[in-house]
Amino acid sequence: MPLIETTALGMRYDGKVTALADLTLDIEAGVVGLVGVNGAGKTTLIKLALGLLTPTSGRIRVLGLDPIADGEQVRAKVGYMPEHDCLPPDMIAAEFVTHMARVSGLPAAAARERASETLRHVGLYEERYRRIGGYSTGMKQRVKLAQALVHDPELLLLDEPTNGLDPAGRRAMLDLVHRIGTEFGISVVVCSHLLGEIERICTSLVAIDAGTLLRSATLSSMTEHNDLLVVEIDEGAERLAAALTAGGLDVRRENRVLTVRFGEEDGAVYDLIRDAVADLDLCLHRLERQRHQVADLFRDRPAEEVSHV
Ligand SMILES: Nc1ncnc2c1ncn2[C@@H]1O[C@H](COP(=O)(O)OP(=O)(O)OP(=O)(O)O)[C@@H](O)[C@H]1O
Repeated sequence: MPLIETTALGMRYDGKVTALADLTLDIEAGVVGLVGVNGAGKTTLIKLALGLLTPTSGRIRVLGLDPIADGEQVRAKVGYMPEHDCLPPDMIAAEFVTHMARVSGLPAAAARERASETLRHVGLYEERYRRIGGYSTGMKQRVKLAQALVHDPELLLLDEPTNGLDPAGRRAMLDLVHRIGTEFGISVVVCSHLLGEIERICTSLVAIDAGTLLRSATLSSMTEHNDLLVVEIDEGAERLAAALTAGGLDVRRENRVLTVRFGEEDGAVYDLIRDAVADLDLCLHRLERQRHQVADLFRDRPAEEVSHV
């Protein structure tokens, strides 16, 4: 069952601002990056998934549930870490996270236990009896994460969890998110406007732009080899290109770099290139299969109507 499934989902604020338009996608289990520039519609999608907003058109299902009609079940199964600061400064962290566990339906003793455990997971165990108002930004982000995790959800929705953090804090937060996804087996949808930052922790990425789907795919499919060989030589690229073309290969040249198309089982192409380089007495710098770059695939891509992650 997809984590989140939308069909022709649309959201207009005040009948004027279109935040999402005709969005159809399936987000499957894993650590999923929801990427898009500021204003792309990420937060709106998360709020629709939580039942905090009602779609103006289309439909959305979360873990197979309708977030509006089945709101209570959705809240029991989903944890949410909002983007902006929303913590009570005068409460101590342990009390706050315990309170959030109670709100999610845990009995008092279990809520206290779970709160301590969760604060330990996010690295705040030693500091758990301090007032939240005295915490650093990184610690506040961890409290927000702890309250989202405390009721042991199936799905965690994190809205820009690295907001306001310095580079070391961002890395630490992303490592924590990755651990939650891999060690705890909780699926995570993590929103970010920084593709480069979250791609390393995600199993798949969904990119939205101006409320529409730009692309969605698994990371492995994005970074897999394609069917091009890259050949880089010191000088003589033009002669090498001519020799390889004469040998029947499909060759493109850009300055010192040639790209040669080849089939999956086409080991002979390597031999042809090696022999041509030797015959022409050239100096070979690089011979390797080309890999897709994730960022390239999100650049200038036509929208896909339906995509399965
Ligand atoms: N309550 C609201 N009323 C009117 N317009 C809104 C409201 N909330 C969001 N919008 C608009 O909807 C569009 C999508 O906003 P949204 O917050 O979902 O984007 P986002 O990708 O999460 O960006 P950010 O990371 O900056 O929050 C934007 O044009 C935004 O200005």
